[in-house]
Amino acid sequence: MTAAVASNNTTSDEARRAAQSYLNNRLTTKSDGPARPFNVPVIDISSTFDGTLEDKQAVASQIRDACTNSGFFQITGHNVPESVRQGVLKQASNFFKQLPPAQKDELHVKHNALMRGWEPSDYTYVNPDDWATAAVPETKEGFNWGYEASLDPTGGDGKYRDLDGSTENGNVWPDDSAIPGFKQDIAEYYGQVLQLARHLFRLFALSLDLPETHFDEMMTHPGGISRLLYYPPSKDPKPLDPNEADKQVGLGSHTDYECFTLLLSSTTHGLEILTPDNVWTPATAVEGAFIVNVADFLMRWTNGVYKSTIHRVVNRTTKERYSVPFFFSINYDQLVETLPSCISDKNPSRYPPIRAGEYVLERLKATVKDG
Ligand SMILES: O=C(O)CCC(=O)C(=O)O
Ligand SMILES: [Fe+2]
Repeated sequence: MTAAVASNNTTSDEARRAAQSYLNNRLTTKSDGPARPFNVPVIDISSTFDGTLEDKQAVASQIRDACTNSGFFQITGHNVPESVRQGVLKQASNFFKQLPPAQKDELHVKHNALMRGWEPSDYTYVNPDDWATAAVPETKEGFNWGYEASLDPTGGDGKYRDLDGSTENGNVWPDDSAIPGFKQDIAEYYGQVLQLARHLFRLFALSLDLPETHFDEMMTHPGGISRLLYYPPSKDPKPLDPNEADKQVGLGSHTDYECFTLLLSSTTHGLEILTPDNVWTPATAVEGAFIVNVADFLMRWTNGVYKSTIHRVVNRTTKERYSVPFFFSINYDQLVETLPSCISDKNPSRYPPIRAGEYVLERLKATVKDG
């Protein structure tokens, strides 16, 4: 492997600290008045696939409203078939239920510098501060993989660089004989959400008053980590109580790291989001929708204009929950500076330039003990 991207420790430290401080400020700041009612907006994007520029701008304007407010919305009319969505959820259940422990262990993320593979529940805290404060491990279990040209319906541009600048992707896969059809169903799903994410990012460009194609050359071999997640049934199901800290948390309070996340989940509820008034509320997707949330790299890129969303998962039911987030980044070797349209006298650029992959790797490393 060749390390093509030199890492800059000062910038990485700054990036990690800025993200943690945003999270902690939001978690500890309570709004003065009563919390306003909050719903995750539903945006139908069907008109953007073969519509006019005006059609796309109308949707982009709804995206902008959501991103400057909570950073959360859900999309319908996305064209990812039900069979493909069910296929990947089925494979999530197959992976966690059918793969023998010894085979899971061979895929353990501890063997992989880029955190690809099987992640047992107690190996990471998504919020690094939880290493010092949480009483018990998160209940989630995961399987992570990232972009490969062979998973990209465009075939890629042959110039892929992984998080650390290496030319090879670090993916590991279970033996297909142990879980028949696993890689095929994953590839089908991944290809569809990757193309959907590219399409959405064009709408994001419009939403930022940029030409529709502004980001195109930055997503020719984009970073896109995806994961299968399993949350066991709760042993002590309790409704959300805003005044009591939850002990058994599936995934702690956190922001995502990349540009945005496309989230698919099984019908078992569990996702909870921190509203703009900093109160926790359950986030239930409408039938067939993807939840979309702005993540930290886009917040940084837009100089804080688009809000990275704080969320967590608590399975408060006696049923299993599965989910499949897809974290869309741009080409990991792309150096990114604050978007000029997001800089003003009142809001001068707050962040130094950083490469997309360097940023995400720094954040991932922080989730491991002493990482
Ligand atoms: O499982 C979910 O619904 C959300 C997962 C998530 O937030 C994450 O993996 O970052
Ligand atoms: Fe997340």
